[in-house]
Amino acid sequence: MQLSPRLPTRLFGHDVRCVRGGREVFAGLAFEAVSGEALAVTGHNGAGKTSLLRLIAGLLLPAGGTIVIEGGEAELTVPEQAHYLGHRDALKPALSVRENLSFWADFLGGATTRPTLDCLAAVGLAHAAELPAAYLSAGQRRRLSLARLLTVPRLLWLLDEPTAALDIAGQAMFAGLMREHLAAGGLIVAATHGPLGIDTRELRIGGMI
Ligand SMILES: Nc1ncnc2c1ncn2[C@@H]1O[C@H](COP(=O)(O)OP(=O)(O)OP(=O)(O)O)[C@@H](O)[C@H]1O
Repeated sequence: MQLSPRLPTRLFGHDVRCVRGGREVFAGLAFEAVSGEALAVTGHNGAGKTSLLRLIAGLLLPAGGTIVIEGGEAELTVPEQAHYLGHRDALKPALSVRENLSFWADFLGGATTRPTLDCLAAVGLAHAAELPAAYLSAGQRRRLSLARLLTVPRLLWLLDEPTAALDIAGQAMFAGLMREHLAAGGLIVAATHGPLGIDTRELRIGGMI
């Protein structure tokens, strides 16, 4: 699956400053990733990894600096070209697994390229398609969240501890999906405390404590 005819693309941040609750979290941050690359954002608890992902996703406003995608869909903003997967799985417990994914496909703009059941199969959840999401285990909830990445193709995956709760097989499965995304010209920025199972460049924030 090729994501855009205008690849290669480049995500970059220049002199980015983040303030939360009146306190500076980081300043002067620079980063860059080109299509096919994954950036692993590392740093101690509270360093600002989640905050950086939320800045790129447009869920927080930077106190300074710029975050830009060059060569993507020129008419779209960075957040419009990104999937953001936070700590929480953002599922509706009363809806079935399949209905949850259909909801997300509609919410994300509907331009699906893969049938819902195919996406569920890719994350190992086809057998649970008609179960209420409330019945899922933590790892299954995470797998369902990851299926969102596949329903509507977007250039940039912003992932906050994406492998949390995944078993070994789940981590390997997701590493394969990330590799496919990168091979198709995608970009990944992932906050992580551990290895993701793919080649990454490291962006360490907050220094050592
Ligand atoms: N809503 C908020 N209001 C004020 N301060 C906040 C808010 N959310 C986070 N912070 C602060 O911003 C700083 C960075 O938090 P953030 O969640 O980005 O860190 P992190 O590197 O992702 O941490 P962890 O490794 O624990 O997930 C922390 O000091 C935190 O207390």
